[in-house]
Amino acid sequence: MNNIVEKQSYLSLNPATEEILAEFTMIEKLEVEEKILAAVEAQKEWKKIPAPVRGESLLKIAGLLEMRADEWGKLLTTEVGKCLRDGIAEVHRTVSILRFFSGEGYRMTGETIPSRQEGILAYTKQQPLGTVGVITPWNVPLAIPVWKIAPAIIAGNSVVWKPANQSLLISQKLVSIFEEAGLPKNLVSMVQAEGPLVGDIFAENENIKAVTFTGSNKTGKVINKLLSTRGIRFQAEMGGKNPFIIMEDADIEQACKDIVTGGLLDAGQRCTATSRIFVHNSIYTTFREKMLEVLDTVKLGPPTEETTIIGPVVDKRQFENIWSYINQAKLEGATLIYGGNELEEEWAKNGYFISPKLFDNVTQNMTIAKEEIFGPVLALIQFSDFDECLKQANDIEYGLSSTLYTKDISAAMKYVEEVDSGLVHINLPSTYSETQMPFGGIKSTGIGGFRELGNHAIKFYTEWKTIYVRSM
Ligand SMILES: NC(=O)C1=CN([C@@H]2O[C@H](COP(=O)(O)OP(=O)(O)OC[C@H]3O[C@@H](n4cnc5c(N)ncnc54)[C@H](OP(=O)(O)O)[C@@H]3O)[C@@H](O)[C@H]2O)C=CC1
Ligand SMILES: O=C(O)CCC(=O)C(=O)O
Repeated sequence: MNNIVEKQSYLSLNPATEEILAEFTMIEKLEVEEKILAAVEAQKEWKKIPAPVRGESLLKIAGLLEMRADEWGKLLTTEVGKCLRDGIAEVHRTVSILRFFSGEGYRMTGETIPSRQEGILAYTKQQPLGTVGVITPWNVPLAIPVWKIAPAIIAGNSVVWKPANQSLLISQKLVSIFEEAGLPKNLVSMVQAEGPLVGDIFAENENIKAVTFTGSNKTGKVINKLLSTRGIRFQAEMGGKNPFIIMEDADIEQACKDIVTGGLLDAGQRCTATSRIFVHNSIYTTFREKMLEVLDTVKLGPPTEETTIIGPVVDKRQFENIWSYINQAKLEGATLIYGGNELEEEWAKNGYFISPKLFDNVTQNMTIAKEEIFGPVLALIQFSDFDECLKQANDIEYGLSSTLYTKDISAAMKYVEEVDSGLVHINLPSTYSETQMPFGGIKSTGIGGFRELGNHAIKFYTEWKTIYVRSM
C-alpha cells in the first residue's frame, strides 16, 4: 500500500502487516513559520538557565524513557519494523545519549588565555546559536533525533524538528516526554510537514541559525544548496557504502557473525551497514562456506518475535528500491548465492520482508558495489593484494565506516592510516559506535566538517566569544 493518500495526508502503516496505524495531516507553510517563532520565544528564557541546570531536564527525560523502554521498543517495532530486541536496545541507547549530554552542561568550558598586558583578563566562552533546524530519518528514529536535539538544547538553543514521515508516532511520543519532563513548551517544536517544504522554509527563514540533517545523499545535497544562499551552518550525515576487509589471518567465524550484525540488523537500513565484503583469495572458499552456514541461522520473521533477527524494511518504496538493486546486480553479472525470490510464509503476506541476499563475483564497477542499497544485501569481492584492496575500498564517493579483520598489527595500522572513512573498526562490526565518541564521515558522506556524538557534538550548536576585560 502507498503511504501518501493525498497531498496533505500521510498514512502510517505497520511495515510487517500493512495495518494502518494512524493518518497524519501535514501542516502548511504558515504553521511551520508559527512554530519557528514559538521556538525563538522559548529560547529567550532557556538560554538564561545555567547549562548544568539545563542538563537536569535531560536526566529527567532519560529516567522516564528508561522506565518505558519495553513500551517504546514495541512502538519502534510497530511503526518502522525494527525487531523488538533492537527497538528496546535503541531506547536504552537513547537513554545513555541523554545522560551523556546532560553531563555536557558541566563541561561547556571556555579558555582563560594569558594577556600580554597587565590587568587584562582574556578568555573565551561558548554561546548558543539561537534556534536550530533538525531534520532526521526513519531508520534510527529515536536515537538520531536525540543525538541532535540533546546537544542543541544543552547548549542553550531551541529546536524546530522535522522527523521523517515514516516515524511520526514515535516522534510525537518523544515530544510529549520532553513536555512531561518539564522542558519549556515549544523549546523543541516538531513540524509534521513535507520535507521539501521544510527545507525551503529553513533556507529562507532568518530565525533558523543552523540546520543539522541525517538522511540520503541526494536530499543532503539539495538542502546544502538551499542553505548556501544564506550561508548558515549546515551539518549533514549521509550515506555509506562501507567496506569490510577480511585478511588471510582473520578469525573467519567472528567475521561472519559480525557481518550479520553490521550488515543485516535493521534489515541493513543503516548508513553504517556493512555492504562490500573484500575477502583474501587464500581463504575465500572457507569464508564463503562459513558465511552461508551463518546466514542459515539468521531468522527472518515477524519483528515482534523474540528470535527474529531480520524484520521488514520500512515501506513499499524502500522494498521496491532494494529489489531493483537486487535485480540490477543479477543483470550486471553478479551471482546470487544466498536468498531466494519470494517469501511464501503466511506472516510475510502483507509485509515488506526481504530475505538476506549474498552476491558472489561482484566487481568494482557494478552498481551493487557503488551505490547505497539500505537493505539486507551483501556483496563479495575477492582480493589478493592488500594495497590493491585498500585502493578499491577507497574508490567510492562515500567515507563513513569501514572494518578490517586481522591479527596483523602492521596491516591494522596501515589500514587506520590509509582507509578513507570517518569511523574505522578493527575486528568489530561496521555499525559499532559509542555515545562518548565522535561520529561522522568524510568525502560525500558528510557536509560541514562537524562531528556528532561525544563532546564534539556541542561545537556545532555554539558560537565562540572572545572576551577582554580590563579592571579599572
Ligand atoms: N544516512 C542515513 O542514515 C539514511 C540514508 N537514507 C538513504 O536515503 C534513501 C531514501 O530514503 P528517504 O527516507 O527518502 O531519505 P531522505 O534523505 O529523503 O529523508 C530524510 C529526511 O529528510 C527529509 N527531507 C526530504 N526532502 C527534504 C528537503 N528537500 N528538505 C528538507 N528535508 C527533506 C525527509 O522528510 P520526509 O519524510 O517528509 O520525506 C526526512 O525527514 C534510503 O534508501 C537510504 O539509501 C535514508 C535514511 C537515512
Ligand atoms: O545508528 C548508528 O550508530 C548510525 C546511524 C545510522 O546507522 C544511520 O544514520 O543510518
